[in-house]
Amino acid sequence: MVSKQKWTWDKIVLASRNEHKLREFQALFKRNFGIDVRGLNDVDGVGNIVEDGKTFEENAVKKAKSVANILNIPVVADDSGLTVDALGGAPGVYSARYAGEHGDDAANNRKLLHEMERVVAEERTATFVCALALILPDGEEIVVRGECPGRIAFRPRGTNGFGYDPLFELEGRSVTMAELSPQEKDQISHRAKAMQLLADELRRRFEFEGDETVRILIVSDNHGEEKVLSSVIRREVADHVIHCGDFCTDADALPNRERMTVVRGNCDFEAVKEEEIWEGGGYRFFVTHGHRYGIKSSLTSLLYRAEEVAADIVCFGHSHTPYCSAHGGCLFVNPGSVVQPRGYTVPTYAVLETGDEGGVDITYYTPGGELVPLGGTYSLKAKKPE
Ligand SMILES: O=c1[nH]c(=O)c2ncn([C@@H]3O[C@H](COP(=O)(O)OP(=O)(O)OP(=O)(O)O)[C@@H](O)[C@H]3O)c2[nH]1
Ligand SMILES: [Mg+2]
Repeated sequence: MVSKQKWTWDKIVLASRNEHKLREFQALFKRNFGIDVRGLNDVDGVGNIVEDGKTFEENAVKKAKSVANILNIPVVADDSGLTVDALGGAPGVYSARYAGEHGDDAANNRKLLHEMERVVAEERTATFVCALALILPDGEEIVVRGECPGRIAFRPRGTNGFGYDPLFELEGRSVTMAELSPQEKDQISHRAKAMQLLADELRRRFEFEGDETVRILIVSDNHGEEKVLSSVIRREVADHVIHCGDFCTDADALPNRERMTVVRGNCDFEAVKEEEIWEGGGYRFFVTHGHRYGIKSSLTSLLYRAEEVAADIVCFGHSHTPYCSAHGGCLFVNPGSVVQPRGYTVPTYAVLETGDEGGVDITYYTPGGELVPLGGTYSLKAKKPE
């Protein structure tokens, strides 16, 4: 196990007076870490913060720093907005004051519709962006960014949300952000994505009170690309690493070998076992590359083998295609290839986290650390209690 720093603060401050943002942050931090979030209305001595950065990130850091300078607890700030391709990225960092007066949503929406009057449907693409900056009392900064793609509607629809939500149609769907329930917006919005990345980063760095979560990194098929593998392992700071084979390098030189379960792939000639059982987080993992079970054509043989060895979770690779699904009380996870994707657009790896109530979360990322919309939460009962 890697030793993490203990998280010692029972509350943090959001450097914002925007009540919509405050509510979303309070829900996230309470649910994830049991921490309270206070807004600027609870903090004395913070004047108006001038948002003169050229990027969302610069503004988020500036807002967080102006408050962190006078407090000795972690401070988070959000800078967000809408970028419209046909308008060269406007309103961008000026989203809140696009029509002049700060926070006049109705005037902002009117101006946006006016500017887009002559723009045809195919050219109305836009992105909601949210940058979050968290400053720790020792001065360390964590900055993340979440994006949500869509397009600008011809007229407003829906009454939920705030800001430009009634004019923002989600990519691949015919609804606007304002037609979603608050719960659904919280799952898919730019802010939700940024919040998940921030929560991930905090879990990588800190151990939280009562947090029994075990975090396991699952990778496969790096085919000799040691640097990519090392950078993913370094970033994830997982309790354990499972490598499903085709590393194609000296097995002894694999990074973090002492906390890695690794199996031999069809391209490996190393003295590494073809299959491994690893037990951790209350579950029994069966690890194989998968070529011996013909996984490219069907999972049937692997399903039988999983039953034979009483696995709760099967990790395999070989196809370079991410896959995550439960069959007969057993979860099958293929993290995809971390360098050469097939049947999927980007290279991927997976992180498995054990939850409090007998479930596991599987999250997929690109090697650059961006979230990939695969995986999910699976309720899983361990067949063999530890
Ligand atoms: O329809 C929307 N749905 C969203 O989910 C959303 N998120 C941001 N925005 C727009 O971007 C501005 C933020 O500007 P902003 O980050 O400076 O925030 P703000 O000034 O309201 O508060 P603060 O945090 O700076 O105190 C807001 O006013 C909105 O116009 C959104 N619009
Ligand atoms: Mg602002």
